[in-house]
Amino acid sequence: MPELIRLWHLFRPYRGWMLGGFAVALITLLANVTLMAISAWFITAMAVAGAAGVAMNYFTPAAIIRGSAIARTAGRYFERLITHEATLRQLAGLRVWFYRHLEPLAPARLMAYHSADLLTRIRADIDALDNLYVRVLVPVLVAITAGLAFFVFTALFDLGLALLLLGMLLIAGVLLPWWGHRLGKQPGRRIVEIQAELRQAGIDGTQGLSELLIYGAADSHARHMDALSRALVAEQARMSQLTGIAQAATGLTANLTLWGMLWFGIPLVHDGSLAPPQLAMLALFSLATFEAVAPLPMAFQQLESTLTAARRLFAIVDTEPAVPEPTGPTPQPRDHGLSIEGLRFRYPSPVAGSGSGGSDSPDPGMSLGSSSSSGMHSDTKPPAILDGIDLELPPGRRVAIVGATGSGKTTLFNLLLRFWAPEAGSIRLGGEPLEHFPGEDLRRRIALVSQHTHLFDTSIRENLLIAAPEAPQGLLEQACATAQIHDFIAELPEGYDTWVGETGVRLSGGQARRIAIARALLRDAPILLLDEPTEGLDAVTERALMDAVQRLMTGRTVLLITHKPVALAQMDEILVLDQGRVIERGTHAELLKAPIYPRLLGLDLDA
Ligand SMILES: Nc1ncnc2c1ncn2[C@@H]1O[C@H](COP(=O)(O)OP(=O)(O)OP(=O)(O)O)[C@@H](O)[C@H]1O
Repeated sequence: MPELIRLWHLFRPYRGWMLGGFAVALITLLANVTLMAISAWFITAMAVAGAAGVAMNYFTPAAIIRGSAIARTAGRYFERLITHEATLRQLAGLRVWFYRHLEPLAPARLMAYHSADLLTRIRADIDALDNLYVRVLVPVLVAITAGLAFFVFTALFDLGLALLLLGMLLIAGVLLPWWGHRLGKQPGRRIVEIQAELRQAGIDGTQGLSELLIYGAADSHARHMDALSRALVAEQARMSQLTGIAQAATGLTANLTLWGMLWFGIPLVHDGSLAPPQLAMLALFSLATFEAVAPLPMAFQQLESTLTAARRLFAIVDTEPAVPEPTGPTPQPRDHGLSIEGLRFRYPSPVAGSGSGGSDSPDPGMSLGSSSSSGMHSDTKPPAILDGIDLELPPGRRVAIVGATGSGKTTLFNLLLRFWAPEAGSIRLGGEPLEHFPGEDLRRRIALVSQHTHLFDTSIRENLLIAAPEAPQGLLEQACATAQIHDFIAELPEGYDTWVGETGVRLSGGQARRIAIARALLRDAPILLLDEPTEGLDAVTERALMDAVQRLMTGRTVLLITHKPVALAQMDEILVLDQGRVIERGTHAELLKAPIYPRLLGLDLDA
């Protein structure tokens, strides 16, 4: 179980709390067993002393009983407190650890995963690891330590009885958990997987509800969810059956031990090697000791669920980022010009089964992790999306990219943002290779306005502040005024505090796009990437937005993807892309005489 060793290392910062939880759990158990044993001894000793008419000291046992009772009660409280504290700290640490590993994988490596699957890993899989410490680690350590103490204590009276107790504790603490783990392995793994699939289907169904209704597919989706729910219930029923059998078997073993103690202990009382109160004490003591092993069958039965959750997390954490972070010092570019030479790139071929909800196998993360830097997965090479692109973009120059859908325009932006690494060729920023820049440093120098602006489910102000967290209100308003959205915001009853809704649903496409432009202005980056910023807007909005875009472009190095002649006429150079190659280049006026460019702009229709 290498996962357990890795988790143990991850839990290193919390070992103090974990040790504290173990110590208190052990003290609580020992207090409880002492209480039972001394009570049994005391009652019997009092009865024997009363029958014989002799006096006995009852102060000491009474004090031990009271002390044990108080220790047991207080112990239970502190055990909960400390073990929960340890667990919550572990989970909080794991979340940060997981998120740190997730970040460099976005967006290239995470494409293989469904967003619901990622959410499940971040939430449910990390939560499932709370089992490990509270339900597995503490009970196992307590059972081993206490079991040895119980054996030694019983052996002080009789070795045979001690061996009997040890044997029965081993049955309940080792044999039954092993059996539970074996039989619980498959349902445990399936439960985690089906739960993930169910969440994925639920999110897909909710997000695509309109489509399901329009195309009459709601029933079949409901049947799919129903089948998954039934499968989950069936696996959970198997687990519950196992739990019931294991609990009954533990109870039976404990009671058989009590009987065994009496069976073998009575002859010892007869031959005088054991006093009657000692037999009563050992009998009840042996029964109480099973509290140490009672949680183990259930813990091991659920161990597979916990390990499956851990494996799913490690699968992502072990994935190599598509573009490794440089280890050398951060380069200082001489300016913010871009130079692209012989750029070639292709996306990795899809992995069979990738993106399927809960399954680990085949695991998209693992497969991607073992891929080469170009991200290849199979022997058949997918077609090159960019093939031999050359482009000089000195500081302040504006270049437009034009091309049919799927010609590779957005892909070029993805390479400039270092989301993917080129297969061949180079990109330089201010004379320095792009791969020498740490991702964060590079992205500070580039602002992007894409077709699909993501707005977070928060206020307009917060959405703007992600570009410049320290920006004062005046600067926000100035950026919004330049982006021609300030007047609209000012007229809203809550102004900049207006909630934009999930993915900005309360704003129109044009308003969202203008907020994206204001964000880019606030970012104040010297390089600007614009991916069809006016796409899908009506003519009036488009004109207003183009004005905002013009202001944004002033003084910056710009790459603009667009098919709007008005915008193209103002660019220094235009590249026409076709299947990843530059097939025409020049100014708008020059290209109007070229064969492809006018067709792409729809300008040849009248001819
Ligand atoms: N993540 C990806 N994995 C695999 N293939 C991809 C991926 N993203 C894009 N592609 C493919 O790469 C090609 C170029 O896509 P790209 O988005 O760069 O085109 P585009 O020119 O920007 O198109 P559009 O104008 O429609 O946005 C397309 O054939 C697309 O299917």
